[in-house]
Amino acid sequence: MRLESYQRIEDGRLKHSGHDYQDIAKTYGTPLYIFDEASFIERAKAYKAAIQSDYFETDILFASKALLTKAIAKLIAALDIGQDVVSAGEIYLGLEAGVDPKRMYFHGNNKLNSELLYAVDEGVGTIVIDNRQEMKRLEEICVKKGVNQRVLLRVNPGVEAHTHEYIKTADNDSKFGESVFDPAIYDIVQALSDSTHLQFAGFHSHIGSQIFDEESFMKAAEEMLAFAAEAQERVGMKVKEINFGGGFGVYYTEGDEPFQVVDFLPKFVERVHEKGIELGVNLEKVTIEPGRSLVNASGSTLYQVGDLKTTVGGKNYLFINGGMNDNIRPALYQAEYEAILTNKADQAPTKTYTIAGKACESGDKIIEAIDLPEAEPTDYLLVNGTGAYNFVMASNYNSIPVPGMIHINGDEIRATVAQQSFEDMYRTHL
Ligand SMILES: Cc1ncc(COP(=O)(O)O)c(C=O)c1O
Ligand SMILES: N[C@@H](CCCC[NH3+])C(=O)O
Repeated sequence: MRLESYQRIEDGRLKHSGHDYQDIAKTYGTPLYIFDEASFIERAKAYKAAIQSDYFETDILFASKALLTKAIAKLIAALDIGQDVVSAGEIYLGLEAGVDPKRMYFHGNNKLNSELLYAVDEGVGTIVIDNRQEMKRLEEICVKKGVNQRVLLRVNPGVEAHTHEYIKTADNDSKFGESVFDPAIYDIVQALSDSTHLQFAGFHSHIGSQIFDEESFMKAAEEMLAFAAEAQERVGMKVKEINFGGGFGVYYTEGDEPFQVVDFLPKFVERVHEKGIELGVNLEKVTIEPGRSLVNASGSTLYQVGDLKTTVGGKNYLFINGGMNDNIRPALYQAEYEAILTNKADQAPTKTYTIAGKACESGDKIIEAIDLPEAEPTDYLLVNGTGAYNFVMASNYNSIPVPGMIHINGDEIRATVAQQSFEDMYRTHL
């Protein structure tokens, strides 16, 4: 397994900032989500600095769908970055943790009326309108309340990005946004521009997730600017902001070669500026909303090894005390991960294992094939790269509680999410 900067092997055991994973397991139990706060803070600050520009105001909006706990939301507030939210629940937790609602961007298709009302009432700064019906629903709400709401329109630039079918978001048949190729698109823009209660500031696009080529982002930005120029021309409005979405790819396994976001952002900002000048689009604000790339490498999941079994077909199963409940991504997207036996960290691999969970589902596997040293029950297995879309996608299938989470910041460890109890799981049952 490729180690992160905060991981070292000492005396044959893997440690996180000097903390032995075995001691962590004994204190906090397993399965356990572990989040390296120090590397997250460093990355968020580096992103913020890298997108700074003299040409326009910029903001990093953390796509909190990737990882949201009260502790994470408090960090967002402290780091002075914005929050991309996609439900009333995400708004609620952000507010609870002290995130400034003005720094929130509310996304999503089919936002419920109750959610739009909640967002307007709580002063969410920008609502990203997903489609024409939502525009009408939001306008009615704002008229009724007599408020003026800042909005962007999500459009689909139709840029093909190479990623898994299920996490693509910008092709012509996408459920998200309105297509720039729709003949009615400028009527929608006109209606927004004419609206008395929607303060139309510009556009949003997001081309997909786990994207490795810088050029897709550059191309999408150019398409968006060209569309903005056309909209300005046809509708006679000024496009003040474009939010270019998230989607930067990260390392999971060998062969994944992500680009350095901090090196990319200054080039991106420059390209947006130059193309903007060429097309006559003088943006006042440029925003991006990375999720995965900000948190994934800071997260890992610690399990204990249970039974081991070799099938008659010759497959060596290593069962862990978690699985698809805490990490649905392999089952859902054929996602791949790396792992290590933390207490045998310097031993050479001798066997190929299939890491499987304990749920009643044959697809409940975390890793299809991995070479490890001879494993024994009670060993500890650590899976890296689980910071994004693991905890937030956890389920109670088979009435298995969602694991707890700890944050590590150098010498300091603190529990930030308690493991769910059976009472928590069934608290709402009448
Ligand atoms: C609108 C929007 N913004 C931001 C993100 C975050 O994407 P990622 O976690 O890949 O950076 C997503 C998820 O794909 C999204 O749909
Ligand atoms: N949940 C997905 C990404 C969805 C991106 C949000 N639009 C994943 O785990 O990769």
